[in-house]
Amino acid sequence: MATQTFTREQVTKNNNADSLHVIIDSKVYDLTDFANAHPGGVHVLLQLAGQDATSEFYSMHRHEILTKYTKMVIGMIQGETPQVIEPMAGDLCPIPYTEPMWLSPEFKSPYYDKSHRRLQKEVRIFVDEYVRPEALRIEEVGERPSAEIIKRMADNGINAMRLGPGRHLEGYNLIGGIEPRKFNYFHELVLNQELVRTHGRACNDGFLGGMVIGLPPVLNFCRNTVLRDRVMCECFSGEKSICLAVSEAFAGSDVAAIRTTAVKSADGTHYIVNGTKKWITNGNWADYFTTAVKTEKGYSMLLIERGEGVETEQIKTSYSSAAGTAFITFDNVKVSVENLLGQEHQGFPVIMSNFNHERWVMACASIRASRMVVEECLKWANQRKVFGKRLADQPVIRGKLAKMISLVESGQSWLEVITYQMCNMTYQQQAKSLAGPIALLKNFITRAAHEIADESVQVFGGRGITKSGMGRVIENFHRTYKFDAVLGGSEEILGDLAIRQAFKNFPKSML
Ligand code: HEM
Repeated sequence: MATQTFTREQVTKNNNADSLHVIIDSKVYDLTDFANAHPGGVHVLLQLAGQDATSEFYSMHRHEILTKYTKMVIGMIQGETPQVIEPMAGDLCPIPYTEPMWLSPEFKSPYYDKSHRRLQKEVRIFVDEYVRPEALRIEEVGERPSAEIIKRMADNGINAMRLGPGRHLEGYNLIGGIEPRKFNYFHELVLNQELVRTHGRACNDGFLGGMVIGLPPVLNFCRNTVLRDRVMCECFSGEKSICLAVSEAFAGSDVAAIRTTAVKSADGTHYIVNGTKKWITNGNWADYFTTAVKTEKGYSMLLIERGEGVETEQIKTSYSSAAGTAFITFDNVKVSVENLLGQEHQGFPVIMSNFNHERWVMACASIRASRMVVEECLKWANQRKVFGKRLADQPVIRGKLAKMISLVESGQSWLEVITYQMCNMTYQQQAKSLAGPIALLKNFITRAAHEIADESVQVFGGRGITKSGMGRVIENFHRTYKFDAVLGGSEEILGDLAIRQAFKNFPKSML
């Protein structure tokens, strides 16, 4: 950091292309060599040469830009101290409503103890330092996450923690020093909500989203324990990757319409699998495919390894290829009967068993992503000036902010109430009593995301539909929030499921 000091008077003399200085937040920047390369053009800089450009700078740029250009700082204005808070890795955002209530010092919560707070702190630092830079890179270039970041996650037990509480955590060192046996759904909620703070939607799925839904059927239903433990260890370590292959061109939410077949050999030792799968997250690079197939008398689940007859191809969707969304072809693939998950012809319970957890994970992530959009809007409304005032001084903008905040806070509160029930129920009880509430929760949260995406673009205007610069988080969210509304059961299917279940449990006496 430059230590030289200047008076404002001295800076005014550097007011042309040969010596172009500006003041931003009491720091003096020498933009002479940068001016011609400035993405906003040289003229705007010349118009402010020698002057205080703080207000103009912050109405056009994210603060993080300055952290990339510290070399241009040549000194400070005498007797002044910078006012803008420099965010550090792990920091909480001090702006109201930008963190869940339990993280604000003035509020209490019955759900979180010291271990949750410790976990939150450590995961946030981890995400700020390692995950976000990698996430932004892969979101942009459309690549799978690097082996280094997956290994780093593995070393912190994060990959195993993403499958929720259970015996699979035993023997792992968990970030935050959480004892494996004490890990509960609130720890998982914290992890999910921190990991999603990457400002990219596809990369979140790229970071082993396929494992979160593809591995549980193996852990819970693979009878060959040697195979089960091998696959589990390989996936948690990041050495191999797994995905869930259920949907097809013929079958999305309508799982029963699948056409991929598995025919058992005459000697009963293996199946021959033929068919296709579509929209499979992480499928493009997966080594294992937890696959729903049609067998002679029903549906079955098979763990298929990449090998002869398995072809995968990237599908271009509206989010980045970083998620590895694939079209998969199984062409006479030989699969051992040892790889059958659960009972033959009774695959439906296996397919369904993890849906609640998947939907709850998506709800955790989607509502946190919506909160980040609120954060962007609050900051922008504070720094952007139109018609001579801050955006926040316009009642119409305040109305939009109020609506977005209310949606986020309601979603988070409902999520926490449901998570509390999960902590006090067995997996079977959850399946029986929480399928409806979780379906409605996800439905509500993605409807809220729809409203938030729409309102936030209106707040940001042209920048909300521009991939780089101030509005990039908004643009990404608006382009990708539908993934949560469609994947893991569409809004319509989930609403219908919840109400059908409610009527199924309708007491007979209530006429
Ligand atoms: C340290 C000084 C500055 C640096 C390092 C800088 C850097 C940048 C960068 C990287 C962008 C690309 C867009 C983005 O990523 O947000 C940009 C855009 C822009 N800059 Fe600057 N800038 C500086 C000062 C200024 C000043 C003083 C103005 C005066 C108004 C200005 C006006 C603009 C404009 C108009 C754009 C286009 C942004 C848009 O339309 O959204 N910049 N600048």
